Amino acid sequence: MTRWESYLVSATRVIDGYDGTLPLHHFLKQFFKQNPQMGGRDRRWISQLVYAFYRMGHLWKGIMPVQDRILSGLFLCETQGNEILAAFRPEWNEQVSLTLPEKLAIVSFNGETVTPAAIFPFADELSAGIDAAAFANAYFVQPYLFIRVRKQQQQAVTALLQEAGITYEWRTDDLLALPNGTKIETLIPRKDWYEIQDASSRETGRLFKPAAKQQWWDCCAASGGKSLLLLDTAPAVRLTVSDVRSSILENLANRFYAAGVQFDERKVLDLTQPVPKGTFSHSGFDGIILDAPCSGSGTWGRTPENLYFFEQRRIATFQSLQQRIATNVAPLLKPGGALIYITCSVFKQENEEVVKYICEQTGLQWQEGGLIAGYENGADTMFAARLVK
Ligand SMILES: C[S@@+](CC[C@H](N)C(=O)[O-])C[C@H]1O[C@@H](n2cnc3c(N)ncnc32)[C@H](O)[C@@H]1O
Repeated sequence: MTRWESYLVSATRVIDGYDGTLPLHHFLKQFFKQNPQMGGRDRRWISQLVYAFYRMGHLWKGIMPVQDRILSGLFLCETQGNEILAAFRPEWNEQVSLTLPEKLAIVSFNGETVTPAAIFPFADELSAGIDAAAFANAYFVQPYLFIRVRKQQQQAVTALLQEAGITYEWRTDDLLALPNGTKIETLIPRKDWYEIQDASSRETGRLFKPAAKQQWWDCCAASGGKSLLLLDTAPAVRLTVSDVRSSILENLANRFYAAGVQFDERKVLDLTQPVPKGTFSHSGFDGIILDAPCSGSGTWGRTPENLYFFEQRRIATFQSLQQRIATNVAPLLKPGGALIYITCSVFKQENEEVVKYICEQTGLQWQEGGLIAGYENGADTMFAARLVK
């Protein structure tokens, strides 16, 4: 068997054994641990082939043979020729640098050509403003790695990237787009110089508009991406953080320590339940960030396995969770305060429909914000709305 044949066989073994329960990168890690004879190059190739398969989304899912699907995905995702295509689809290898629409017209199966609805079959569920075809086709383009660089360190970071010969693009004065897979931790050893943060996630911060000394609450804080963004914009804000998972708040504490910033209060709270009186040391908040648990469908360009395994009925479960959390936190807003409702979902049921529900149930008003169409520029797609009391 040639090296290239054995890569295809290994990728097929991974795909056959994977049921979507674990994140794909964890599953691959386990697979490589069980196959220590595979070196770095083998691992890179096999991972690339497996991801190419999942980037096809629901296209001919379950009917196209796995190896054909891998090769079709590889042809659509790559822009330069490579040994695998040269070995198994030499005619495609010649055409690999065509535009994506040109390549989509070439790939076919059983006489059918590619349609966006076959890749992403949930188009009817999309939030207003999403171009379903452009969104589906974006699955074949790997999103960038974005880092938000702290103000005083922008020159130093640029110098390190130039020295290492990494291509980079400043998208705003503090946001850098880098090729996916850039080993940023090794390139920039100082953890307090930057945060890994997607461009759309950075964009949500424009709705915060905090004032010094205000009391804010990041109520689904996870490891603190939005909290750090808030404190970098307004260091004098008094911040409470909470999450249902205490372990993730440990990660947040470590991240805050590395960044040299502090929160006021930390709580483990299940916000599907009303917040008990006396939970906080003060009476209410000027701002609440609700970065809600969601389908994550706006980030599936990074984790295409989630698109492959997604079942539409799960959207309603997320919606009801979001509604419960929002109606439990809204009463803790001070008059004039703002609730920033955020998801990384592309589904209207989790986005505008939840915002309408919050407004109806709590009397808050949708002041500004909405869809952040990251798929247009190599970023995640998110939704962020500022609601005021
Ligand atoms: C989208 S993540 C938040 C990401 C975070 N804000 C950031 O920027 O890194 C949603 C968080 O909601 C938390 N969560 C889920 N169910 C919850 C509940 N019932 N009450 C409180 N938090 C919950 C999850 O543990 C998860 O950390």
